[in-house]
Order: sequence, then C-alpha cells, then structure tokens
Amino acid sequence: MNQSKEQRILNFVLQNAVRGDPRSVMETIDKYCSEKEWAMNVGDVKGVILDKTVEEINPSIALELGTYCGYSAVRIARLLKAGACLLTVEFNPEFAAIAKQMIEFAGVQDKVKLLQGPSEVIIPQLKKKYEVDTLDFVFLDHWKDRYAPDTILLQECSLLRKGSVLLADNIIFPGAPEFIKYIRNNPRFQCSTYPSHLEYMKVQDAMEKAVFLG
Ligand SMILES: CNc1ncnc2c1ncn2[C@@H]1O[C@H](/C=C/CNC(=O)c2cc(-c3ccc(F)cc3)cc(O)c2O)[C@@H](O)[C@H]1O
Ligand SMILES: [Mg+2]
Repeated sequence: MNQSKEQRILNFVLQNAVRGDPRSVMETIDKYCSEKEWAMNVGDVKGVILDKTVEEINPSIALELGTYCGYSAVRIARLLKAGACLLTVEFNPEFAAIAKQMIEFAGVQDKVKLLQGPSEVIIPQLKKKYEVDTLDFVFLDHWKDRYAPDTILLQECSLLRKGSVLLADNIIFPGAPEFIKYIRNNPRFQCSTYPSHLEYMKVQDAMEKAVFLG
C-alpha cells in the first residue's frame, strides 16, 4: 500500500533533520512542503506570529486543537519554559502516530502530551482526567467550522481565565467565518488580527488573537 503524504513528510524529517533539534525539524518540514508536497502546517511565515504570541504569553499550560503532523506542536513546545506543557489534540489515528514520532524525533516529548480523540470529547475531560485548571494559551488549527463551538465549549468547561489567549489559524483562507462572527461580537473577548500569508503560498491569510476578559 503506497505511503501517505504525511508519512513521506515524516520520513523526510527522519532522514534529513537533526535528531533532538526542533528548529531543524521545522526547517526540514518547511523545505519538504514548499519544494515537494504542500501540506497544511502553519508554516514558517505564520509560524513567526505563533512564536511571538507564545513568547509574549510564556504559557505554563497550552492547548492545541489539530495536531496533524506535529509541526506546530514542535514549534510551540520548543519555546516552553521548564515545567510547562502543551496538550495537543488529534482525532485521526494515522496523523497522531506520525505526530508522536515527529515530536519525539524533535526531542520535545517531555513538554508535549498528545491526546488522541475529538476535541469535543477531550475538552470536557481536561479538568478531571488531565488535571488542567485553566489554559494560558489555545492554538486553534483544526476543522474551521469547529473553532466557534470549541471556543464555547472551553468557556462552558471553565477552562479560560481572565487573560487566556486564543490564537486561530486560517481566518482568511480557508476562512473561519462563524468563528470570526462569534468572537469579534463577543464583549468577553478582545480581538486583534494578524495579516499574513498561507503556508508555502503567495496567498493572503491571517491569524486572529482573542484575549478572554473573564
Ligand atoms: C473537530 N474536532 C477535532 N478533534 C481533533 N482533531 C481534529 C478535529 N478536527 C480536525 N482535526 C484534525 O486537525 C487537522 C485538521 C486541520 C484542518 N486544517 C485545514 O483544513 C487547513 C486547510 C488549509 C488549506 C489552505 C488552502 C487550501 F487550498 C487547502 C487547505 C490550510 C490550513 O492551514 C489548514 O489548517 C487534522 O489533523 C484533523 O485530523
Ligand atoms: Mg492551519
């Protein structure tokens, strides 16, 4: 059975990146996906916005929705201080297996907990099963029509506190119109937009930052 694109990306990293070096893993994925096969990693351009947001917050506990191959999990985890943790949620078992190997190869496995399952099931389990109090940072990069319902679910599960920061990918392309409508009209969030470009393409995209006001 021939390999999936995601398996080819992982193999390219295993053969070309430096084990234990997160930046080398990111650069190798970006090289493969810009030169050989496009893939929906946040990428090197929007990745800088993600980096700056994570550095500004310096989160103790972060959540990512939509691990895919683990590119942004590696990107986020490399910036976390000692003792900090990224919980990343992925429901596709093949992608979860690939991401696990990617995270381990990059050497950030001690900072990342990969939770396999749908976000709508995992989010209500975070407090009791994963001992989360509240989240400092949430990166939304899963199905775009799930950004709004999962943001509502995070609030219903009391997982956000005054100052919790959400960062959403792809609010221009493919777009997340329901999320934008919800979050920008919601007095409990302070929103700002970061115009950028779609990963590996000369196409406009943007990221939305939303600070929960409590
Ligand atoms: C709904 N609950 C969920 N719970 C757990 N994991 C979930 C999930 N939904 C989706 N996922 C997983 O997240 C990932 C999905 C991400 C969806 N992302 C996109 O569709 C996307 C798509 C593009 C894109 C851009 C241009 C284009 F021409 C085609 C696609 C660019 C991006 O940056 C994207 O993020 C997969 O790994 C999927 O299995
Ligand atoms: Mg994306």
